[in-house]
Amino acid sequence: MTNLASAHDTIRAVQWRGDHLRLLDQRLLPAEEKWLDCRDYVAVIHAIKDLAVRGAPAIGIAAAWGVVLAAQQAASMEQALAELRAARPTAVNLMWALDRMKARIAAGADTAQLEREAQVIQDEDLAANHQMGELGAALIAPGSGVMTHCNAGALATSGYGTALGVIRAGVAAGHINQVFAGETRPWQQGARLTMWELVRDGIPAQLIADSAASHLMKSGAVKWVIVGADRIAANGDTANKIGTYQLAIAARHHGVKFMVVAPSSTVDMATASGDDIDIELRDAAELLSVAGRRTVVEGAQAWNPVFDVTPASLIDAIVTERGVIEQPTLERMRAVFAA
Ligand SMILES: CSC[C@H]1O[C@H](OP(=O)(O)O)[C@H](O)[C@@H]1O
Repeated sequence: MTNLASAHDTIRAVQWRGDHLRLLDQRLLPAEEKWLDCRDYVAVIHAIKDLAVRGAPAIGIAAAWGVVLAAQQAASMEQALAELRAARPTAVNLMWALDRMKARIAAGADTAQLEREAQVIQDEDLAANHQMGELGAALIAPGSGVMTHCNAGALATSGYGTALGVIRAGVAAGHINQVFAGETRPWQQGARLTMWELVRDGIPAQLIADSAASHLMKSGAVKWVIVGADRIAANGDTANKIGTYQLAIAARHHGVKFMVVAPSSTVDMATASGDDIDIELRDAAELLSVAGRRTVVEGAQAWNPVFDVTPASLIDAIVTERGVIEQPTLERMRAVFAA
């Protein structure tokens, strides 16, 4: 267990090794810390599709390294870019990272230059997380309790985290004295991943059932709900893990503030509103079983959207590395992210 002083030395779940990409397999945490070595871009696609690597920024970073692997393999770059882009539909960081790599290829970049670009993308994300941590923590009154949903931590990024970056910075600054993490069914990113990160950092945290969130807010124990994002539309509507929308509704009802923390690579000014965001539907089997054990009668059906959209009107602050957008609107988003 690390102490708080070293909390910034968080896990690096995406590691470039010169001729392969090393990924901490998030399907196995917390039971097993097992690494996956991707030696070609197709392996990276499978890792993204199967959630071995997940989290909007981490997906973009892994895809950028997938492009480098494609170049090293002398694969068709057009085909590699297209197949990587199709790995998952909602997190715009995937498309943003691939567009950056595509632009370098169009400019004639060789493999070494593509490798440098992927490293810049990864390094920029880590710097952004630390900047957002400070900006978000400053919004939180000392001695506050907060809750978070899913995993927007070091595992979902280059390290440190977005929502968990604010929580790490807030705890270190004495602004946050209690963290509640929602389990986040069905894939349990909160129970399996966020709790693993917070316990490793020695941060006081309690797991709650997703269904306990409104009851917790009613108790007055939390002042902020702090979440990550997968795609923020031009008007501030935000796609994030399924269950985020109902947390925002409950937060507004109980006078709890709602914070979205995401780097500018998650902002999509080309998408007008949340109505236009493609919400990923995953295999019903993920809902019909827990830890690989079926929990629902054979023959039962399930509907498994894994993201939802929180309207900007329910968001009190969007924290990015470029600054904080309070009470987000199209005009306020444009002031920071010129269309
Ligand atoms: C810091 S972005 C994390 C974001 O990604 C998660 O989705 P998934 O685990 O399916 O990749 C979730 O929406 C988190 O908020």
